[in-house]
Amino acid sequence: MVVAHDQDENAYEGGIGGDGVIAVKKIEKIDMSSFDSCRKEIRQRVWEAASDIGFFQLVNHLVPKDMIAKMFDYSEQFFSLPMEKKQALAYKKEFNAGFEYLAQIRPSTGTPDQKESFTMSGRAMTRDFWPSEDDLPGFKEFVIKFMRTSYKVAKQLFECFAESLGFEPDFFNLLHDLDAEDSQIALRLLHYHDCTGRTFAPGYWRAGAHTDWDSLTLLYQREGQGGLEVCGGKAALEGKVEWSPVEPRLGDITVNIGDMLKRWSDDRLKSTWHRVRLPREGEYMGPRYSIAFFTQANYSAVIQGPGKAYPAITAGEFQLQRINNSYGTRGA
Ligand SMILES: O=C(O)CCC(=O)C(=O)O
Ligand SMILES: [Fe+2]
Repeated sequence: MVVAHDQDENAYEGGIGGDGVIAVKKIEKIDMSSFDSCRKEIRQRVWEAASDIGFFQLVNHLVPKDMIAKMFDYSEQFFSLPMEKKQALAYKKEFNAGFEYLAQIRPSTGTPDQKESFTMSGRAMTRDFWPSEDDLPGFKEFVIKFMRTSYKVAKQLFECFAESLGFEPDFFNLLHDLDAEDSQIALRLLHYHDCTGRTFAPGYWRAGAHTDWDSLTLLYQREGQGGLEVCGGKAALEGKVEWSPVEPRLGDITVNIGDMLKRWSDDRLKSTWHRVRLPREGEYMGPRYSIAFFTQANYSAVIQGPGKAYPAITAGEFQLQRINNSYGTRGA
């Protein structure tokens, strides 16, 4: 029997912001091309990677490489818009959507992430929360297509996790529904600024150490724009703060487990700590772009595993708590 506890991810996030030590661990690459015919093997590999380090990478999946490249092009165009046009789409906590600039302060570090980001949420998809067609022709249509294609991959993984945890195969898919009225699934474009000629005081990060508050994150990155490090697996459970770099490659999808799936699995899956460090002298100092597809459960979904390791909470309430903690008073 699982002992009930009310672990608070927000409080937990306070203690892990230091440098730690680097220990290179292998991040598994899982080939998704034969998902239908080799589902059992893939499900097994996904479970092993997810319950060990909590991070893995997908190759030969359903999102074409040229589609990812085009999403990055649009992202660069978005961030090149004048600041007042981006600020007109300022982040709204209640929708987890919009633009923020140096506004996200992780409890682990207390310093603002050195980045700007634009989040488009499933719920805001129907609202007027987009750059204009004149500024970015075709952007909205393409983002929706990109979200739908990413969602197909997320659904395959959710089926794997549902089966491994003894739920019906569509259990998580119904609870993470991109088309639901109260969907909270979100796509976030991230732009970490050019660091050429700049120096930062200790304690500053491109993204401070954190866990994601969703169920699964699908992350797209580009070659040469590294810096993502993860602290997970058995070492972390034993209290060792060891960070492993994640090699970025255009076309691969890096997947990690978030807090919601951790709760639904009664801690059998861990939400993995990760961060993005600033470049060091002698490294590539230019800008870094990444794209994250966050699968939060529907607003009204009640998060609780069969063992009731955590008190029941709606995904809407849970997300709002995590947002308030992550943006402090500076959030829009
Ligand atoms: O940019 C990255 O590589 C990671 C971003 C991230 O962890 C996040 O936005 O939650
Ligand atoms: Fe993250």
